[in-house]
Amino acid sequence: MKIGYLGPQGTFSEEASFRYFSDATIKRIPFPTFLDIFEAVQEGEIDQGIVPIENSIEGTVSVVLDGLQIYSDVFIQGEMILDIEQHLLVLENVELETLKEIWSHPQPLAQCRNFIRNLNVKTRSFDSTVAAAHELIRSQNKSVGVIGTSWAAEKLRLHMLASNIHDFPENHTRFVIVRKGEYVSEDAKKTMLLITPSEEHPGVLVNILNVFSALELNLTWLESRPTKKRLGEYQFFMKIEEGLPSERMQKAVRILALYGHSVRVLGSY
Ligand SMILES: O=C(O)C(=O)C[C@]1(C(=O)O)C=C[C@@H](O)C=C1
Repeated sequence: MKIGYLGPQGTFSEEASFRYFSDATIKRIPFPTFLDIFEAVQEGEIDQGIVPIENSIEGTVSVVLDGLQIYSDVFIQGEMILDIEQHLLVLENVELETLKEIWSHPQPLAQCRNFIRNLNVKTRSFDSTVAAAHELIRSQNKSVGVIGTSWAAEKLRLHMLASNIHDFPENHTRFVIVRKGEYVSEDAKKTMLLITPSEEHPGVLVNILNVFSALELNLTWLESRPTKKRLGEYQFFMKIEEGLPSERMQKAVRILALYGHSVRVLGSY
């Protein structure tokens, strides 16, 4: 089985793939961006992909929601939570005072925003933490620090100038496992939905939320993304702590459809 992850080797995404897929026959394939993973899943080039969807400090990884919006044959078949530790990596003999720039993926840059602000340096975004580390090694730039994993420090022989630099002690990222084709597990405990309201009118979100509340369905995640058609028009991503096969969930989906809302089941696992 082929699994796609955000490469190159040594990213948090690769670590998540090792935690979730323990089978030794799994072939892990690195991709440069999250949307490349979605595309490869949709094209059938890989069987599954693992992508981060939200972080406890920085919140939603919006490009992953866009992937779910755009690639309509791609569904969620599971999730896992990874503890995240961010470290400051530099070349040999570099001091904190000499740093002028910090490089990383946008998510780690945001998870360490206060730390970076105190350094009074510029930031530069890369496709992944490890892509930033490779560029540091290539450029041999002693005024640059990279935020990344302890794997990168060890394997790429970078010096760890500061450890656990994320702004809040609790730092966890939720990853979802995506595949081609609808996925509803019989003993599912969670459901992810993408709801497009029938039309914009006052109270439309309350109308949707009331359906879940009336059926005592526990909503644990709600995120809105623009439809990208008109300013102020949104779609809602929701996570419900109940499997789709349950009577209550079936009822909720039926009622939402009766109200004219479009409901796409992104997966139930
Ligand atoms: O750059 C990496 O190492 C990644 O795997 C990406 C990523 C992310 O996009 O959120 C994954 C988990 C962490 O939250 C930080 C970075």
